[in-house]
Amino acid sequence: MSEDGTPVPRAEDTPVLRAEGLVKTHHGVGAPARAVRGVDLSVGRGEFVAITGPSGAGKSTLLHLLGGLQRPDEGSIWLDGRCTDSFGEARWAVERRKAIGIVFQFFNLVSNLSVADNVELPALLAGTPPKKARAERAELLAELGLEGKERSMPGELSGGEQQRVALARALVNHPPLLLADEPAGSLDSKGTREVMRLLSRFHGRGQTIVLVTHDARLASAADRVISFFDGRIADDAPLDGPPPRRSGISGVLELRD
Ligand SMILES: Nc1ncnc2c1ncn2[C@@H]1O[C@H](COP(=O)(O)OP(=O)(O)OP(=O)(O)O)[C@@H](O)[C@H]1O
Repeated sequence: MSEDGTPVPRAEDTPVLRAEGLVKTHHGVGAPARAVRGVDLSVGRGEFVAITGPSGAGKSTLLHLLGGLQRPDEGSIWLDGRCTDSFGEARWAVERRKAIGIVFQFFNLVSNLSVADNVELPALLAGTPPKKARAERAELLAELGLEGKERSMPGELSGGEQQRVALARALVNHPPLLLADEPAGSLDSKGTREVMRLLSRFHGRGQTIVLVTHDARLASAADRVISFFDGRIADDAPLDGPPPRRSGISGVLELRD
């Protein structure tokens, strides 16, 4: 309790991510696209939230706002209780290095750096001593089944392997929040299962994840599904069924080829 008798919020109760009144319109060729039209969202520590909806609904735009890759026209975002209204590009870049890991559909690996360097680079940029960065990289690559690929270049790997490298890169600094934008969108069904199994495994260990997907089957790996339609949240509900498992692998493994 604080001195005036009101309960002091515990750090673990502060949402990892909170957004209020987010609005974003894209001004490209043709009519403006009102991609996000007023979104309120709160993501608690350890939650696995899937944002699903039809193509063009505004899902990627919302994820880009949440990761500071685009700025909202209106509204605010809090990371771990910190308001980001005053954040400029450089500050968001620091957040994406330390507090937010992001994986995209097309991996976005640095093509002329080896697998090892791709994973170590964000750790070094965040100030991790080289020895520790190497150890973190080795541990993650082993965990992701990429031992022996350290010296390979991204172009020499399969899509599924490249996405695992991207996942290692996103997680090397232990960010409290992982944002994933259609991480299986360019993979075959085997690669899709692999990526979803890994997301479920990290979630089982407490990783907070926000996953954007148009694929309702993938969304079933999450413990909360937000239906996004026409720039707005149309539905926001925990998945039916037994409570989410906190370890091991979720039911998404039952996806068939
Ligand atoms: N940079 C941009 N410039 C102009 N319009 C854009 C831009 N990015 C997105 N849009 C438009 O904003 C709307 C929402 O796009 P967005 O990519 O966020 O949707 P989405 O739900 O992620 O779609 P998909 O599932 O197909 O990726 C669409 O009408 C799209 O054409």
